[in-house]
Amino acid sequence: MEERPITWGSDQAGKSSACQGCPNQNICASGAAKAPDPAIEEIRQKLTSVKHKILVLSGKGGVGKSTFSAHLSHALASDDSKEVALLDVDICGPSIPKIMGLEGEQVHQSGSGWSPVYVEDNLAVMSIGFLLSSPDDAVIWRGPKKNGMIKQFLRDVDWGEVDYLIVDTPPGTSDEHLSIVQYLSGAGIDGAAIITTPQEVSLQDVRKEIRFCKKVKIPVIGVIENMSGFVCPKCKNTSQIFPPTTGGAQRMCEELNLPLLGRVPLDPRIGRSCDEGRSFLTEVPDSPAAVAYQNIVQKIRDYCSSHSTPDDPC
Ligand SMILES: Nc1ncnc2c1ncn2[C@@H]1O[C@H](COP(=O)(O)OP(=O)(O)OP(=O)(O)O)[C@@H](O)[C@H]1O
Ligand code: SF4
Repeated sequence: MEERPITWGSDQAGKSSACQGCPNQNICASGAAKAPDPAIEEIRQKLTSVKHKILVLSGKGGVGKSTFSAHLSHALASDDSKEVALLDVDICGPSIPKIMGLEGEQVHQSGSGWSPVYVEDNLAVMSIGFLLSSPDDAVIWRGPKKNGMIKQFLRDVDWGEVDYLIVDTPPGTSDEHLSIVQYLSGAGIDGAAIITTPQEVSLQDVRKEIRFCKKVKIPVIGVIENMSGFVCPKCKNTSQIFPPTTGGAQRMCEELNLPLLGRVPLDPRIGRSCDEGRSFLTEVPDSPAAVAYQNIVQKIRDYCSSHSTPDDPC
């Protein structure tokens, strides 16, 4: 079959036969071949017990997206009255099991589906990392297989009643993003939190991510500038590690009329806590980075409580 690039929103009328089997058919802006996958309805029903669904996105890899997803989950779950679920759909590079201190854990099957792994009574986690025999195993899958795994995660995991489902995604706008948007199109996504570093190379990719959100009609909750300066633990002075682009995320948010949710400074203790599978928020709660995380999480809570989940974006 002739290969052609996927073009969002372009006029590609008459190509419906080429669309057969494409995981993006129901979100594709071309309007061709919109045969909905029955799993979308199953997922919608399954997730009626989940109040808020938040995607964590980044344009670039390594900017701190999984670290943010983990700390967002920890912070939300620090309220015992809230049930929180964290889903890692970074199929090829799952780092959530390590960051959450769950390496070596396994998923179990029960009558009502796959049981997630619990960090605490009110914080459940699911990741492909739990299905690998070793954390060093490589997952080398093409799009349809990743798509199938994401479908299973959404349809077969027994989350129970959940206030917040946080979805940690891989960097960029790849198969995993298209699948998650497709399968959650019935259940509704509250919005996306987008992580960047202050560097222009990261901001450039974030602009693409924001365009992706617009195309697939996911509201952007706001942008988080991570690794934003370094606060010296001794003198408390802030050094800009990426000085040429200081304020870059702020400017980008002003241009695009999006909220800058906050700036999280570099703090080497974050890496240490993550490597040891512990929450930095409880390890060093008074640090500038922990305070920044908490302020950002509060804005996300406020967003969710004032936000009603949209209907099917298509
Ligand atoms: N504010 C910060 N200060 C210091 N280190 C940080 C900070 N945020 C994240 N890190 C560290 O940066 C590294 C990359 O973070 P993380 O794995 O969360 O990035 P990511 O965007 O999810 O990457 P990937 O693209 O691989 O999914 C990790 O070692 C993490 O501990
Ligand atoms: S369904 Fe949409 S995304 Fe998929 S091939 Fe057709 S036009 Fe492209």
